[in-house]
Amino acid sequence: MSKYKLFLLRHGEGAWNKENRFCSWVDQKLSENGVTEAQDCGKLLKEQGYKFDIVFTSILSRSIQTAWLVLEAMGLEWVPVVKAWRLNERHYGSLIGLNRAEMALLHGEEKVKLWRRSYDITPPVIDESHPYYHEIYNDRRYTTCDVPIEKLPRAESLKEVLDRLLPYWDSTIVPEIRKERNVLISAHGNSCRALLKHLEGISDEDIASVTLPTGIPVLLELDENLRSVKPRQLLGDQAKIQAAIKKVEDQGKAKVKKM
Ligand SMILES: O=C(OP(=O)(O)O)[C@H](O)COP(=O)(O)O
Repeated sequence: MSKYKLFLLRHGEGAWNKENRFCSWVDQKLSENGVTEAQDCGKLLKEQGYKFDIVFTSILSRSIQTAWLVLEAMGLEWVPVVKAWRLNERHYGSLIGLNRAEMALLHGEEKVKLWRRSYDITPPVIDESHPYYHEIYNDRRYTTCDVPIEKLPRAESLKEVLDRLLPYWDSTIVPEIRKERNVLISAHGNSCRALLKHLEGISDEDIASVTLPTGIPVLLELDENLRSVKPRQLLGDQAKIQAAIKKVEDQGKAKVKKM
């Protein structure tokens, strides 16, 4: 029986979503379109009568900015926004910054699909020679985490995302849900997929075909044990949502650059 409702949200489009680059722990702001997506998401939730008591985000700006825009559109600016690195996007290791279509040309679409969607394959780790290494690990936000910087990930599989996210889910988010607070988690494609896998009991194989578009609220209905009891609902125009999912899936296709 459905006891609790929970919303997951992949932030609105960021600059690197648009450029088809693995963004991950690089802190990109929302694109103009991403701002509109977040505002539209807030308007839709308000129209449908939903309210939030608390919002959880990662410590990456695109998820925080999305939460703010959603709350503003709902007239709920006063609602607390709680941030944690454990909701950050999956750490894509040395793939960070690279263009998916170019990677597909170089390594093949199958390899890119494995990197993006397999459950337990960790991409190559980022090291100090990587162009974004220092930008990430010299960022002051990572001195505020509950693990020291040197222990933070250098690359993660989806399984490793779930391993670092679950303790936070159990210790911090679940108690709010059990208090019957209306919770929104504004996070990322893969941190939301990892949580979905856990809540819906999706197999290691089947999670590969779960894709989340940006800026679309995902409604989950959970039972007493915080397990999903109904198919997830992606709210909004279903044709547009399907087209947006296909667009994300197609990001891993090899495209020859126009001369
Ligand atoms: O930063 C990312 O996700 P986000 O836009 O949800 O934060 C990743 O680059 C998503 O890449 P993917 O769709 O290839 O897993």
